[in-house]
Amino acid sequence: MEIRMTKALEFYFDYISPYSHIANAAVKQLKERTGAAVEIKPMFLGAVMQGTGNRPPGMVPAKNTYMLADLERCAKRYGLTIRMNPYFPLVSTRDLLRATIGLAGDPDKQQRFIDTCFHYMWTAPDALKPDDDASVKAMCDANGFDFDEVKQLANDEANKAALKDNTDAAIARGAFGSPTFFVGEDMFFGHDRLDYAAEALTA
Ligand SMILES: N[C@@H](CCC(=O)N[C@@H](CS)C(=O)NCC(=O)O)C(=O)O
Repeated sequence: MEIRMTKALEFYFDYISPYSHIANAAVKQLKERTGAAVEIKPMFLGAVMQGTGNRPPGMVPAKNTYMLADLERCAKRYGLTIRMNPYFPLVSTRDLLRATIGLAGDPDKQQRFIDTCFHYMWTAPDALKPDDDASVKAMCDANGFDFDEVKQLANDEANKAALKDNTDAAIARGAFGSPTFFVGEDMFFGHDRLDYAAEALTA
């Protein structure tokens, strides 16, 4: 059923975050179910962590153990499987995030690129190394994306500035991790808070 919504859901994420992979699937379901307007906001989680004095949950051993089991459980609900990325966390996702911003003019292609990046980061057997040209090219070639275009979008100064703006805005608005949603200035952290964000869309 289509529900009338005047507000948009802002979806801040980084490919480095496996919970954001699950959130991407959950947001797509929400969009299909309700017709919600979603604003895609790639942000660089490393800078968010640094800017807020936070640290990734995976760095706390007890949280890391819990997270591995929790991710598997949550992914199942969306028909996803999750495996750890062998290059995590010593990689930069900045180029892919900048390229994602550069694809905003073609929302279907942008969404396909987002799905593909998350899939290769956290699900596909041939794990993506997001800052390695050969690895990104292999992903692009296998999924109908033009690697040269992706590279050009990643190097584009406007896309670099937009990623920094998204990241700075996320920090300024109170974000400390990924995924983060905003409905107006109400913030929701985690894919498991999407229901609350959806409620705020109709309030
Ligand atoms: N419960 C949240 C957990 C999300 C989460 O832990 N995200 C990580 C990155 S994968 C993060 O940014 N954590 C920051 C924090 O826990 O303070 C969910 O289900 O989505």
